[in-house]
Amino acid sequence: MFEKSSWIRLPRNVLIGHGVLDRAVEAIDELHLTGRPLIVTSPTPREVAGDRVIEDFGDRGIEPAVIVVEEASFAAVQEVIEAARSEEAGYLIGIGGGKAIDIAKMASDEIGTGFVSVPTAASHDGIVSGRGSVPEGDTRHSVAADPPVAVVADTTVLANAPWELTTAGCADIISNYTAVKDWRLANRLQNVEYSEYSAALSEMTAEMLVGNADSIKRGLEESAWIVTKALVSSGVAMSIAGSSRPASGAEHLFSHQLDRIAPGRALHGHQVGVGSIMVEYLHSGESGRWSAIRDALSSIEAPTTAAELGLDEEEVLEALTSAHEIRDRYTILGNGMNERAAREAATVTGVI
Ligand SMILES: NC(=O)c1ccc[n+]([C@@H]2O[C@H](COP(=O)([O-])OP(=O)(O)OC[C@H]3O[C@@H](n4cnc5c(N)ncnc54)[C@H](O)[C@@H]3O)[C@@H](O)[C@H]2O)c1
Ligand SMILES: O=P(O)(O)OC[C@@H](O)CO
Ligand SMILES: [Zn+2]
Repeated sequence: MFEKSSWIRLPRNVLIGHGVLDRAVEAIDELHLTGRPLIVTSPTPREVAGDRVIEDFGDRGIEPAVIVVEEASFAAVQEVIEAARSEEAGYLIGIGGGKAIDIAKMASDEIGTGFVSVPTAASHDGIVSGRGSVPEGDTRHSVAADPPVAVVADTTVLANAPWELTTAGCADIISNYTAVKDWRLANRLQNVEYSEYSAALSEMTAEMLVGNADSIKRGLEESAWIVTKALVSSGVAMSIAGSSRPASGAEHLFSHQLDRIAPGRALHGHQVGVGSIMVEYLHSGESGRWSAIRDALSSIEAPTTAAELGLDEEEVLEALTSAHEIRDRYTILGNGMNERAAREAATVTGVI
């Protein structure tokens, strides 16, 4: 008997391009959301985009509530939930990098309101996904949440963000190669639920980004366009899968461990990129495609070594050997790597 079913949640309005921030309020208005908006942002994103959105609401006679957050934590999510309740917010707008957007996403999910994503950095694929990612103690929660009802990604703002944030977004997409390999492996070995459509979309997104690498250059607004479209596509792959599996495998486990071992040292996307070089080596061996991943990262000026991430050898080895413990996600790491194997993988690939 056929008993399968799936529920794919996607954003309704996705605006990407030059100057679209000026149309943010129009895009929100179209959704017929009710009540007062609560803007969740952090200091710089407020300056580069938040104040303009607040002003545009003001021109329509609406005064949004605003909360400025500094870190991604469950405490920050709770603070936003309380602000939303006390301000009687009808919906939330996350304006910023991954942290502000994750907090807005998770708070709105908890209180059952819609949420609009206004990324100010094309730094990773959480800008459009239905997942929130927050560390807690020794573990990392990738929490299911509703995806944004709308995404407004202004390439003028994104192109003016520090270049590293854009290369981090590229690296997050390039890591889809190894994430999909891990997903297929987990499906074969552990019957993990798998979607060929989602996997194909995720891989194609990485292919297209690498194929356009020549147009991804500092100072070019087109770069922000290419990367943001890829981030949206990767987010859609996660929505189809109903999990972050198409975009998060062992390279993400490595990065999540680094967030604990060396917090704030490097950007999420840069860490997963370097992780992806080593994870590809584990999948395909010394003559495998790890060097193609490394070259793709180099070509867009993303880090490929521990030193470029600001890490020492020991930190990389600790993250590699403990990555399998951070979350219940089967990958090529299996029950874990010993230190000798970790050192070999990191050395052969030139990461250390
Ligand atoms: N939900 C998901 O699926 C998902 C995916 C990947 C990462 N994440 C989470 O996102 C966070 C990482 O996101 P991030 O790399 O964007 O870091 P971030 O949100 O900390 O932003 C990095 C810095 O860039 C600044 N910034 C943002 N836009 C700017 C601009 N236009 N000009 C100048 N500065 C700007 C921010 O203020 C911040 O200081 C982590 O908490 C990670 O766990 C979530
Ligand atoms: O579920 P996680 O591992 O947080 O991954 C989400 C996102 O970073 C994938 O690119
Ligand atoms: Zn990621």
